[in-house]
Amino acid sequence: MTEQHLMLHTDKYQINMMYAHWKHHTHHQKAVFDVYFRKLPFGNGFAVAAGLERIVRYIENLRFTDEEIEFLARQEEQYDLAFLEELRQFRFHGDLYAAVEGTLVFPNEPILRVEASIFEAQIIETAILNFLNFQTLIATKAARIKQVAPNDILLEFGSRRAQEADAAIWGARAACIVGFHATSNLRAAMLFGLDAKGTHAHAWVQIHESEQEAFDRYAEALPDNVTLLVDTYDTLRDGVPHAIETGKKLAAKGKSLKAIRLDSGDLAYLSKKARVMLDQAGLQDVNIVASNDLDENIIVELKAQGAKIDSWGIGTKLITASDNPALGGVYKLVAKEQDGGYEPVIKISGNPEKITTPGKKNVYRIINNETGKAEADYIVMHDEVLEGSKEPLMLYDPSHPFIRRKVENYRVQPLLTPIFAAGQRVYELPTVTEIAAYHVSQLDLFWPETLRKLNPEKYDVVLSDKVWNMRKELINQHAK
Ligand SMILES: Nc1ncnc2c1ncn2[C@@H]1O[C@H](COP(=O)(O)OP(=O)(O)OP(=O)(O)O)[C@@H](O)[C@H]1O
Ligand SMILES: O=P(O)(O)OC[C@H]1O[C@H](OP(=O)(O)OP(=O)(O)O)[C@H](O)[C@@H]1O
Ligand SMILES: O=C(O)c1cccnc1
Repeated sequence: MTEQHLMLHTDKYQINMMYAHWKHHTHHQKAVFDVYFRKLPFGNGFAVAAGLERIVRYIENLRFTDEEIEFLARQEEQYDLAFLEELRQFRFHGDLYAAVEGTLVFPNEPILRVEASIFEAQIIETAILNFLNFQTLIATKAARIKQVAPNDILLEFGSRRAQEADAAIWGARAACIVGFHATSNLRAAMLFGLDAKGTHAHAWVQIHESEQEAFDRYAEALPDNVTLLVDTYDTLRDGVPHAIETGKKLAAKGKSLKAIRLDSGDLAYLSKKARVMLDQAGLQDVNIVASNDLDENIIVELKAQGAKIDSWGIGTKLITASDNPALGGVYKLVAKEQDGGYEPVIKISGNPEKITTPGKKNVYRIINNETGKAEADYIVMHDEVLEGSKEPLMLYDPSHPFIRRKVENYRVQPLLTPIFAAGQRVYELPTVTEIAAYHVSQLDLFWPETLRKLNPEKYDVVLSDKVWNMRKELINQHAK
């Protein structure tokens, strides 16, 4: 159901603008839009690009159905029938470039660029922002969690608390592209090739006469995958001893208890006590899983307290990004077709942060060959080609030209990859495992100072002189 009618997954004003363009015969005019965000979420030093797979699938299937056309025909705008016929022929014929999933991205740089007829470029704005904002947000939150528990098993448990079903599955995928090991959501696992994992709920214990009976019966049914939830009654007095008893019974059959799960109370205290009890019973290999409103801050805190936790089940705070529940990615017109070429356009604002950066642009990640680390992201006009350049590069913010850095021995990586060319997909979608490996290689490009979760160093996104001058010129023109 949710995959149905995505063609209408757009704000009505897009169709109204398309209609007005069509009426004035300007709908074939080409346009360039940039997607970027202005502020990093969670006080993090970077964001992780995500959402591209969904965008690709969406664009490939953009067609109006008869039902959708009939629905539009009933709108109060009374669209002309010939316009609705034009919509019937709708296909995306444009170019789309994007930072691929798993890439580290920063404020005020294009992370996706659409070049298409205004008719085509306008209608896809809403869906592109919807997919990209949510998935980038969750991947970034998950990356923060991964950072504080890099060697532990991370399980995504958010489905029941997610903002509806799409958020549950795409959020689970976003977590896995930055290194979560598994999700509890079987649908996400099937759709995206993720590992699915699960323990059992309190209901399993409550429905039995005793906790011991519940544990034993669970172990009989699933002897190769037993994780027992030990907090239904009293964790240390009942739960852990009962789990140990079941563990010994399993051992007698040549099987082993895999883990216990703590889901309430003081997780540091309980895990330390439980660890001693398990070890003393000879169950040193039994892991301890924790859950209960966890996030990166509580995990850091628990680790500082010496918690003996091997694996973390993380739901609500990850899937809802509860401490920063939206990423403000925007889709802004930066150039329009004029006399056979592109004319840069600007949006002026009283808030300098909201003034757009005009022109069809590219972004290069500048990597210092001596350190192997990224120095800055460098935004250029699309005809400024840096590949193979040996020219020293001056990186500076033209509004503070006295703070400048010269890079001489560098290589460049284009941030934006071609995804669609003239409506044809030219990009092979990687698997989640491949994205996760790529994400690790991306992290390696940055200094720990940029990556740390608290008060990270700001990574520079710098405009070339040409882009800067173009922006200044257009601001001046509009100031007159
Ligand atoms: N040692 C600890 N240090 C810091 N935070 C902790 C520690 N142990 C647990 N927490 C976190 O504190 C919160 C626990 O809150 P609360 O006490 O309301 O839950 P609970 O233990 O589940 O309570 P209840 O038993 O009533 O359900 C959770 O977010 C949990 O992850
Ligand atoms: O705390 P979160 O990070 O959101 O992780 C998911 C939570 O969902 C479950 O609780 P719930 O009370 O829904 O069901 P249960 O009876 O299985 O504990 C689980 O026990 C976790 O506590
Ligand atoms: O498998 C689990 O333990 C689980 C799954 C979803 C939510 N909470 C726990």
